[in-house]
Amino acid sequence: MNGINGSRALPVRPHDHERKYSTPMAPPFMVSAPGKVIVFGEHAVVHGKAAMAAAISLRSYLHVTTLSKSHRTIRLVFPDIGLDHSWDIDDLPWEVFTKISRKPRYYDLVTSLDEKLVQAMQPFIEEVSPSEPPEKRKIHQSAASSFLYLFLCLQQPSTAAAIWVLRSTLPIGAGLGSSASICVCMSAALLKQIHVLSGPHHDQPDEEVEMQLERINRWAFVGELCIHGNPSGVDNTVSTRGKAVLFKRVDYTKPPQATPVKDFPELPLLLVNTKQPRSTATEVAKVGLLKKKYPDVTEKTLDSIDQVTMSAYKLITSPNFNPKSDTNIEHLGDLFQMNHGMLVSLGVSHPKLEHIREMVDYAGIGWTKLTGAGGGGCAITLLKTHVNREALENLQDKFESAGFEEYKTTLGGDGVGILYPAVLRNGTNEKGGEEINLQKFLNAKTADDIEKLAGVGVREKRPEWKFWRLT
Ligand SMILES: Nc1ncnc2c1ncn2[C@@H]1O[C@H](COP(=O)(O)OP(=O)(O)OP(=O)(O)O)[C@@H](O)[C@H]1O
Ligand SMILES: C[C@@](O)(CCO)CC(=O)[O-]
Repeated sequence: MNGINGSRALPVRPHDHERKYSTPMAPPFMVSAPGKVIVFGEHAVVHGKAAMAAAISLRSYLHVTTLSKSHRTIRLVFPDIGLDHSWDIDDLPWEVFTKISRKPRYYDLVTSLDEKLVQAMQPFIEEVSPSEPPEKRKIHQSAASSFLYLFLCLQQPSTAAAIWVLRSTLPIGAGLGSSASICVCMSAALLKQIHVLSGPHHDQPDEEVEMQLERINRWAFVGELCIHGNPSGVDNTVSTRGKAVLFKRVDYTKPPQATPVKDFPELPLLLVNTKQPRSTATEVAKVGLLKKKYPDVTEKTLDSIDQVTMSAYKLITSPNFNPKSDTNIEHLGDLFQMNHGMLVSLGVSHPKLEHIREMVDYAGIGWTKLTGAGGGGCAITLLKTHVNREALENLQDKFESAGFEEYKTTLGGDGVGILYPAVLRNGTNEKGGEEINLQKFLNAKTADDIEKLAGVGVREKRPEWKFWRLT
């Protein structure tokens, strides 16, 4: 069975779904969080400069089934990457917190990984997918370590056994924040399981909403630390909060500044994936190295990116900004072009990204920049106003012939959401509704099937999905 991202969906072991869960501790539930596009400021944001990012409608979905007391395993089933791994809860290194490290509280601000815990976890990560080729193993182990780190910090040894199934409609490692969206899902689900999240409900005061989002975001950042090494936190922040944000983190020991960009405009954007795999950690490290070698020049480039981002922010949030105005779009397009040029000079573009940019330039219909970490992954093109339909279709055909993939997505949607219990009424008033059980979730083959079965409801009416929304 082919799943999205070209992977095979794994069957559930027979005993997992045939066994009757006699005394379930909690009903199955789901959590979802979006990917993002960085509109301006990637890489510079790692070095304390501003970035502007918006949530997209492609999302990750996590389904959690709590098992009865007779079970003692935590099983991760991540079909998009072909991972299926179980740990015995009683074997896990819980004692590290009592012996050598102080266990962080769920409300703590954790800004670096605890080396003692990382070391204690290592044998449990080493046992994940030992016979897979190194590249795939790394993908499995980084996903597993972000889960295990959060699990050990947030849960207790007496925690109930559970099956965690994660599916995403996002391409993995393509600059659209797949890792952040899975970390937000894991963080929210673990915090929900230990009953420290209130809501979401519609009349929740803003301060309370803020506190829940902050809690989820802090732990999602810790998950990102496990996958990335040196994340700025912009991806998990926009994935948690949704909409669009202007983000800056100058002092890593303090929470970042995240200013919501109110009424983010509906920009005419194309989002195209080169399908060139790369790792965010590697691209971030490249810029770090460049800064070490040439501190003055690199710092100037990062400062220039900051100026471009702030200039775009000023433009977009000015009361007269109109996404249908030729002048406004041209201004924003010029800023796209400048930002991309600066990223090229930092060494994080790729011939395939340049190929996309050249194709758009030849067609003369917009401005292109890479988005996310670069080195492959995705590009975004801001289209000129009144683009000729034929010219656009021609370009889209060319993308396809070159082996690139275009995504249809909308910007500025909801952040983290929860479906508790995992039951949908699908627009009817019928009692009971349809339970999204683990098997149904695993059987959804494509991104479209996942959206149809359990999506947060871009197309269907799904009021059962709840979001922490600020008024
Ligand atoms: N659907 C998924 N299932 C399991 N693991 C995933 C999934 N999506 C992402 N991951 C984990 O996140 C890693 C990819 O993170 P990476 O930061 O390189 O890419 P990205 O988040 O898509 O891009 P960017 O950070 O530039 O936006 C994978 O190696 C894997 O460990
Ligand atoms: C490249 C980067 O700026 C964005 C990745 O989406 C890294 C980060 O901010 O953590």
